[in-house]
Parts: sequence; C-alpha cells; structure tokens
Amino acid sequence: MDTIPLDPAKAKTYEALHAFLQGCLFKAVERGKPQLVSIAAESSLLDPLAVLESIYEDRQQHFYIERRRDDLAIAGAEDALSFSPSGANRFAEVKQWIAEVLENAIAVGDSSLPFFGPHFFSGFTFFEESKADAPFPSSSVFVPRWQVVSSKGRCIAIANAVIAAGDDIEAIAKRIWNANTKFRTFDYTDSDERSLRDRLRVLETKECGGDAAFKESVERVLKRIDEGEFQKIVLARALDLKADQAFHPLEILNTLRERYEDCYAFSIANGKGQSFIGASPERLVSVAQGRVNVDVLAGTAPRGKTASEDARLGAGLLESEKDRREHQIVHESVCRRLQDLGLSVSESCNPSLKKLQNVQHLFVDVEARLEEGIHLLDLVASLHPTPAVGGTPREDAVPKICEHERFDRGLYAGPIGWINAKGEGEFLVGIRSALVDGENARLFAGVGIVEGSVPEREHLETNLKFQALKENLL
Ligand SMILES: C=C(O[C@@H]1C=C(C(=O)O)C=C[C@H]1O)C(=O)O
Repeated sequence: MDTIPLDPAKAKTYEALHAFLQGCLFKAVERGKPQLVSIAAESSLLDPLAVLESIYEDRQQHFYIERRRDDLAIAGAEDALSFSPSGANRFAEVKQWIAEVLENAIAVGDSSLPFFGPHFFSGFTFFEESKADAPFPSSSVFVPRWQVVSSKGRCIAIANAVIAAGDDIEAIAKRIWNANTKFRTFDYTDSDERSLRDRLRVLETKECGGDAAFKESVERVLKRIDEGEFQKIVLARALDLKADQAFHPLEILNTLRERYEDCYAFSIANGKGQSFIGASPERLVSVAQGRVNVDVLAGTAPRGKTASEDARLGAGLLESEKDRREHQIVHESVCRRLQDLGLSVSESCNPSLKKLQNVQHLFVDVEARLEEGIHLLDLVASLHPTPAVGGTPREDAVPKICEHERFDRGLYAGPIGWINAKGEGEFLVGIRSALVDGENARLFAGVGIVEGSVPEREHLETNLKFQALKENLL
C-alpha cells in the first residue's frame, strides 16, 4: 500500500482532489491494475449507527459493529470492492485477496490517525459451504465506499474508490467530494418517521422443525456422547417470527447497543434486503498492537432478580462441575490451536463471570503475543468453530450438527469482523443473533451439550438466550 500524507494546505479544494485522483488514474494505467484509493479525514463527532440509519437503504450492503464498553463504533456501506470465495480454503482466499488489494492501494491522509487506510469487512457462515439461494455466501469480504469510525472522542470518515484505466475521474471526484462535505456537516435525517409508525406487533412465532424437535435432538446426542462418539456438541434452535410490518434492523440495534454494552452490537447487510444482526458477547479473536485475545465463553446461568439471587446463581455457575467442564473443553481447544500456530498463551484458566442483561457466563480472556507471519485470518481459520459453538473433537462433532438441527445456520455462530491495512482487527462469534428479512425474522440460540446435560434445562437456557433479540425487536 502506498501512503500519501495529506498536505492540508493543498488538499482542501475540489481541484486538488481532482488532480490527485488523476494521478491515481495514471498509476492504474502504469501498473496495469485498478487502484483502491482510500481517503481518511478527521470529522466532527458522529454516531456511526445514526449515520447508517440516516442513509439506510435496504438494497445496500453495509456493515456495523459497536461495543459500548470499548467506546468503538464502525459503520461502512456500499461496496467499492468485494469478494466471496467458498469452500475449505475460504479464510486463506480472503487473506490472499486482501493482500492483493493492498498491493494496489493508495491511502491518503494523516497516517497517524486511528483507523487510517482501507478496512475490510467480512462475514463467514458457520459451515464452509452455503446453498446457492442462501441469504449470505459462505464468505464475503468487502471494502465499503464510505466508512465512519468513532472511538474515544474522535471520529474518522473514510471515502474509498476504485480507479481503473478509462474511468471518469470527474464523476469519482464529485462523489468523494460530496461524501466528504456531507460527513463534515452531517445532517441526521429526522426519525419522526419512526414515531409516526405504529408499534410493531409480532403476529406469529414458529419453532423450526416443530416444538419437540430440540429436546429430541438433545436426547439423541446425549446417547451419542454416552457411546463415546464425541464429548461435546452445540445444538441450536431457530425461531421464525412474522410481524405486521417490516422489522427495522438498525432501530433494533440502537436498543441492543444500549442494553448490552458489554456485547458487540452488529449488523451485516447483503444488499438484497436481508441483514444479520445481533448483540454477541463473544469475541472470537482480536489482534491489536502485537497482542492476540480470544474469549473463552461457555457455561450459562440465569440472572437473579435481586443482588443476592444473582450472586447465588453466579456462585452456583462457578461451582457447577458440568459448566466448568464445558468451559474447560473450550479453553483447552483454544489454547491448543493458538499453540499449534506457534503462539505462547497466558496460562490462567480460572473463569470469572461475564454478566449480561439476560444471562451470565463463565469467561476467560486468553491472551498471547502475536508472532511474525501470523495473520488475523490464520487465527480465525484455526479457531473457528471453537467448541463454544461447534463441538469436541471438532472432526467428529461438527459434521453431526446438521443431522440434529432442522435449519441452515447461515452466519449464526460464524466469524464476523473487520481487518485494517496493518492486519489488525476483530472477529466476533455471530451468536445472540437474527436474520432479518422484511417482516420476517429468524432468531438463533444454542447450547453446549455434554454428559450430564438435561434436555429441559437446555431448552430453558436457549429461551433465556433468545430474550436479547426477542425483547428488542420493537
Ligand atoms: C451457542 C451459543 O452460546 C454459546 C454457548 C454457551 C453455553 O452453552 O453455555 C455459552 C456461551 C456461548 O459460547 C448461543 O448463544 O447461541
């Protein structure tokens, strides 16, 4: 990637932008390859979700992620460049594609700005193949035409454009100029429209595969665990909701990000009217400043209504042999996979409690130093799916999931995240999530089944996990 430090004295006119883009066009001709131009500038403080909502069109691809606790929100929309490989090599192919894009990228602006340069937004389905008519391909990565990041009191707006031989520079320059002007004095559209709408009502809720299906599946897998076929498997349920009007994914997220500030509120829209949204408590992996962090999250208890009830339930979870075992399985697997990549991991495996609005979990943050030559997507490829959402041993348990679930997981429990030009970024696990499509929404929730699991209790646990989305659908 070429980096061009912005000369503020020269860059503030439309003519300067035009001349600069003309230079990029020469470069594209000279190199015989289209160039990705990424122009970053600090803007006044914006709320990325509100920006996305203001310019929301359901036929446009977008990506949004925010974790209030970290004071970080990113939104990007409309694709400037995208790629969707499928199959067993999908992570490696995405990694390769990103490297090739960066070879022909020109990043403009103050390179010391946080979130400088192009960012790649990506979603992978749980399984490596997806059906041709599935809402999301088995992997997708895109560079948005515009992106807004707000973090720790600063806001960076990025405009991306691809410039190829023969392109109309005038049109591209106008678009970028208009976008930059728009972000400098952003006018949020009035959401009066929302207050004028009737409150949304859910007309129908239907369990995929029928009401008895989940408990029957749990019974069946418990037999298989007993026979030694595998040690742990995660089974999920899907609820299909139909409302009297279209769900608005971004309005749902506004509530979710407030109520679940320890979770990643996220949305990934395919540009065909469907979006996958959620409030995930689980980070698959992040890479920042030479550190790798992975959440080990498994073992669940309800929240109490009073402080003492809550503390009692938390203490019960910490002492539960079955939940500790469930957690230990995930911890061992995560550490082993990181070690297989040559990383040395922090040894502490004593879980603490992660308390969310609706449930509490056993939690450990596994940390390692990033080693030379290891890319974030190598980590994603190796870790996904952890036994928190797949099973153990992975080769025996994960292929059996389809035999017991009556729906396609799609992006549910898949890695969803972003990567910057330095290879830093973050992937969450797509749980506590829903696929939203007009007036239809499919909600997902799963549980780990190990020896000692009780079907009725696992069913109740999934009901608690459904709450996050169910209660916030408006
Ligand atoms: C699979 C899900 O959650 C996972 C399973 C958990 C469990 O079984 O205790 C806890 C946290 C998550 O890792 C889900 O929410 O759908």
